[in-house]
Amino acid sequence: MTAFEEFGVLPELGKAIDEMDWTLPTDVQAEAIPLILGGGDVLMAAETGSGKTGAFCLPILQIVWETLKDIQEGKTSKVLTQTSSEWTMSFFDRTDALAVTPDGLRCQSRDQQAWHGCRATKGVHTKGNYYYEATVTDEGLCRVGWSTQAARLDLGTCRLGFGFGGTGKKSNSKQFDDYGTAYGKNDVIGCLLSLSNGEIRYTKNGEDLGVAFKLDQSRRSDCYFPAVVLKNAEMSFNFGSTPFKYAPPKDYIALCQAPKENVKHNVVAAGAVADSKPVNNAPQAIIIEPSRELAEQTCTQITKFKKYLENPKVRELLVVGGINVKDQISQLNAGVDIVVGTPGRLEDLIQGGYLALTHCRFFVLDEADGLLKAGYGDLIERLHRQIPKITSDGRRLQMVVCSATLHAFEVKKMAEKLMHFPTWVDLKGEDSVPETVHHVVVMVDPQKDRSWENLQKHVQTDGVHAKDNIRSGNTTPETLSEAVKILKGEYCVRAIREHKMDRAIIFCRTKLDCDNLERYLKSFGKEFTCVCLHGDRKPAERKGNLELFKASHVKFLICTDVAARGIDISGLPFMINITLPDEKSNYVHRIGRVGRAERMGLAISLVASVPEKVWYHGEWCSSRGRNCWNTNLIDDRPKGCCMWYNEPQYLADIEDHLNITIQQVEPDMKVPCNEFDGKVVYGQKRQQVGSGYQDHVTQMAPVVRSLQELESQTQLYYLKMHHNVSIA
Ligand SMILES: Nc1ncnc2c1ncn2[C@@H]1O[C@H](COP(=O)(O)OP(=O)(O)OP(=O)(O)O)[C@@H](O)[C@H]1O
Repeated sequence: MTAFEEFGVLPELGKAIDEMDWTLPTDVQAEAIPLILGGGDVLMAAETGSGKTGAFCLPILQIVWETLKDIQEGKTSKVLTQTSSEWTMSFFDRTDALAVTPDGLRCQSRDQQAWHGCRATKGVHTKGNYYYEATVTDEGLCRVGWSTQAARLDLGTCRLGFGFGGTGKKSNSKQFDDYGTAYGKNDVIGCLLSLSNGEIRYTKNGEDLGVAFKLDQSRRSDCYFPAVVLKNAEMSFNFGSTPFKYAPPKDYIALCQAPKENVKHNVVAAGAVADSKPVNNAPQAIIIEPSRELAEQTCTQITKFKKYLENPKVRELLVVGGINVKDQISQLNAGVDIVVGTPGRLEDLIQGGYLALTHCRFFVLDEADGLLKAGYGDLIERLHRQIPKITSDGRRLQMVVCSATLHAFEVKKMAEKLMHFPTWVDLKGEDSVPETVHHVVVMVDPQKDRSWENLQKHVQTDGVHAKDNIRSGNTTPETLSEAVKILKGEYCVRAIREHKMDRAIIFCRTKLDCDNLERYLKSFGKEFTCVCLHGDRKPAERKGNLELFKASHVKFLICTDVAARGIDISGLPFMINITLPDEKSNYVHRIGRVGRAERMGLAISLVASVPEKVWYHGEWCSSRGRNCWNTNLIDDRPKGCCMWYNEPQYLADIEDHLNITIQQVEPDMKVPCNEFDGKVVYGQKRQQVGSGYQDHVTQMAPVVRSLQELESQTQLYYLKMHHNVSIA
């Protein structure tokens, strides 16, 4: 049995993993795989290169395959309708951002701005006096009581809903009146409905607060359901299936004892369950990635994992721009189980009705903070709203969210709103850089290093200073800025030569900078073969260029932040930042292209000591940069497309965010190796540290063996003691 199988992974998947030489799960995989297999929502925050892709692809693939198998074998027994004998809060008759625990006895809403409500699965009518208890289990605002099926879920804001709120107010038809006393965490609210007397009253920790509402004669024949509305709060419910904390008053009975003829089921139950019959264009999993390259990489990972999963076969599909949409539609129509895609194309296909969300059971946001920062928050919410929250076999929709930089406010806000009691798999508790990445900074100071004044050949600069008076000997900000651009080209070449780099990824700030650097490196002939990857290159060229680099046919990949996240190039030893990224989290992602899967990597960032004037084409720029030479500043009138880039400030922000001081090295690019023991070979695993997966297994083997022996002895003793079985 492989180590992965011990975590509950199918042997067929275990076999494929074994072939990939993954001996042990990484830490994040060990934590996240069982959680996802167990049906939970997971927020996965772990360093770059720590194996997050496998951590969500493996369990998803497994559950998707098991579901297909169940359908193939005609097993539909797991269907959950919530119309059985139990009294619970409804999974269906609730607002989106309110979560209900699988047992249906606890509700939670983490939205701080709005109220979210829910009704029970059953209600009572005609006659009788009924009681249930609601306990406040967390700080926040609650209102609890009774409502009819037609009432708004925002309890107490229409004439059919009757609530008692934590601020000591009763409410009906939006009228809030003083009633009882305020209540909060740990208080137990008894909700009483007397259909015989036509009244609703409450108790607080057993104390009767008196009649709250008198029901109109005309409303007495309605069916009343327990109901709650919460704002960033949590309440648990007891309808009488376990002993009450405070016994109901005389003449009242527990709701769960209501006679059958006085009970009605909530009609909002069945409609919201996903259909159980498979539909070709309705996949079970939607995985959203921020870039084409990353989507393709994740899809390839799934293809590799599923190699031995047979009968039925799982069908994955890549849905990204640049691929013929007609082909994608015909593939969707032919049947697909897992879709991996970028937001734009996914939404086009969904809104066009070509891709249905009705059978989706996994909604995955890879690089979630990147997706939110790129403005896809609304799209994510829109899609989430369209996915049924309960699958046809009674499982809850699972959401998995991951990134190396998940500690962002917008991620937490989204998780609170959309996720269901998510578990954080957070190994460090903050954004951090893996120990395998040696990252250093080189200051580019054109006042100290004046070599830029008399270079015969240098990189073509971005033309920001084309109209400025740039002269050697001159120290205007414009001249120094132009000097920085020239020096950065030189320092890049120097770094490559000093470290004998034969494979490196080089990040520039703009597409134009990438093109200029590509031309410059190519001017050295075979010494610096390179390709470019950025948004202005055609999809086929991007794909081809990445493949050339991955296959080591060229030495350097020059790119913008489009390749900052997720791209996995095995054993990549070096990375150069020509300019620090505008977005500080992208520093972590960029340098995380090296030092992956326990291999060592060196990341060198060039940082200008003086301000550099750069292009910044915002939405106000009609051509978004194409042939735009408006060198006015963005704050000028009329507004321009340039800004002064203050790199020392960006560096300070990054250091502050990561809570570290990044080591500085001299412009000769020599990196002291004492800290890294001098034995490091970038691109290789660190030697003699005993943490290699292979070594680890060898080291652990004897301990595991003796644990196994102890375990079987314990079991034998147990059998002997309790069942009188003799031990041989
Ligand atoms: N259990 C394992 N054993 C050995 N190698 C592994 C294991 N899990 C993942 N890897 C390898 O580690 C590398 C990084 O994995 P992956 O791309 O999933 O990282 P990540 O955490 O998603 O990184 P990023 O945050 O940069 O996207 C890949 O090359 C992958 O094949």
